[in-house]
Formats: sequence, C-alpha cells, structure tokens
Amino acid sequence: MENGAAPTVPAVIVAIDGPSGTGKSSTSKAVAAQLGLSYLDTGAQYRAITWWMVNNGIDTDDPHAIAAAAGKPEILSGTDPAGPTITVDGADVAGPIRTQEVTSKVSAVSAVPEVRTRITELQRTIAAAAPLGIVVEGRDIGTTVLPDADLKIFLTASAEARAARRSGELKGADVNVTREALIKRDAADSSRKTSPLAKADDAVEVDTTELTLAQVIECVVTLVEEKRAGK
Ligand SMILES: Nc1ncnc2c1ncn2[C@@H]1O[C@H](COP(=O)(O)OP(=O)(O)OP(=O)(O)O)[C@@H](O)[C@H]1O
Ligand SMILES: Nc1ccn([C@@H]2O[C@H](COP(=O)(O)O)[C@@H](O)[C@H]2O)c(=O)n1
Repeated sequence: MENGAAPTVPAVIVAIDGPSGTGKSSTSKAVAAQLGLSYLDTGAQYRAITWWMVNNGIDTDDPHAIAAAAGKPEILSGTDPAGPTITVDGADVAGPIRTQEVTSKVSAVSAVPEVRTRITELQRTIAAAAPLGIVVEGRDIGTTVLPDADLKIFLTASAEARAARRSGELKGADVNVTREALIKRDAADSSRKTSPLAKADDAVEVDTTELTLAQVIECVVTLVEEKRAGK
C-alpha cells in the first residue's frame, strides 16, 4: 500500500442456524478458527440462563416466574473459537449446561419473550464488538438477532443422521430415544411464538446428511470467501 498501512478487510458477520445436531457448533467453530473470526454459541447462553433458573429454584414450567427472573443472572460468553467460554455470575458453567436436566428444560425457558429480549441484546453487543467479524450460531440469528448478517446459512440433516451423530457423542445412548428427544426439542423451538427456529428467506440451505464435517466446513468457508470477494 502507498502509505504503508496494512490492508483492511471489513468485518464479516456470518449467521448459522438450524435444528439440533445438524453440525452448527462444530462447523461454526472451525470456520471461525480458519478465517480468524470470533465465534458465539447462542445455545450455550440459553442453556446458561436455564441452568441459573434451575439452580435458583425457579419453576421452569411457569413463564411468569421465568420472566420475572430473566434479568438477574450475569451471563458472559468468551468468543475465541479455540476455547469458547460461558460463565454465569462469574462461575464457569460449560459442563453443567450440558446435563440432561438443562437440555430437557431449555426450550421452555428460551420461549419466554423476556428471556429472548435479554439474550438477544447480549448477542448483538458481542457481534458488534468482534474486531474482524464473527460466526454466530443458533436458531433465530438470521431471522431476528442479526437480520443484516453478510451471510446466512441454514444447516439441515435427516433426524436419523442427527440422532446417530448425537448418540455417538453421548456414548451408549439409545439412538431411537435420542431421535425422539431431538424431534421433540425442534418441534418446541419451531412452534414458539417469539423468534422461532426458522430459515431466513435469504439463507443458503446446506443439507449435511450425506456430507462429512470437513465437507460442510469447506462449503461454508467457500461461501464466506465468495461473499468477501463480492461474488
Ligand atoms: N457432517 C457431519 N458428519 C458427521 N458428524 C457430524 C457432522 N457435523 C457434525 N457432526 C457431529 O455431530 C454432533 C453434533 O454436532 P454439533 O454439536 O456441531 O451440532 P449442533 O447443530 O450444534 O447441535 P445442537 O444444536 O444440539 O447444539 C457432533 O458430535 C459432531 O462432531
Ligand atoms: N438462537 C437460539 C439458540 C438456542 N436456543 C435454545 O437453546 C436450546 C439449546 O441450544 P443448543 O444449540 O445448545 O442445542 C435450543 O433447543 C433452543 O431452545 C434458542 O432458542 N435460540
């Protein structure tokens, strides 16, 4: 460059949505790491607030009780794709938010509008602060949280493929039980009134059923690079 300044690349915002077990986290982390971007797992934030509700004796079947408490916990997300973190009131909850109890209650908690308003604000603040850009994954990122994202991807996969992947991860879990649990959670997330799981009209849909994780990552990296090149 004539003035010796380093070339600047504008920050890029990538939204990755889709049902459970389609590969959003694995893909988003790898794409962000490869492209030097930040990474945000929004499901972890909804799990963290659910964990706090359970730990503080809030009835997760009572939307009014959840709404009244939604502003209380302080949730912080670390956005390094090589080591994402999540804390609630200063405590590391990366492990506790993955329990069966939290997984079975998170859809009810995340359906409460006051919870969504609170978490959506956090997500927008984090995305705006990412110096080179960010890959944000969840259920409503392209539709609601970041409707002006530079690139929106909607990952899908058959229920059978998703259940096989998940039960491989949860060693020994029955594949049929896992499949039914995934279907139930997706139905709850898709049918809630506020900001349901949905594909944005301008999202690129990628069916990962027959693709390896490496192929999905390559596909998304190519889409980001094409976007950056203005294609
Ligand atoms: N294309 C793929 N082929 C095979 N396994 C995959 C593929 N994509 C992801 N996986 C595996 O499937 C499991 C679920 O992936 P991941 O956690 O990334 O999904 P997710 O969409 O983020 O799920 P959730 O929404 O429930 O958090 C992981 O064990 C991951 O390694
Ligand atoms: N943008 C989002 C992200 C997640 N949720 C809710 O959190 C649950 C857990 O998500 P995982 O990705 O960790 O499985 C999910 O089932 C949703 O209920 C959401 O509402 N919006």
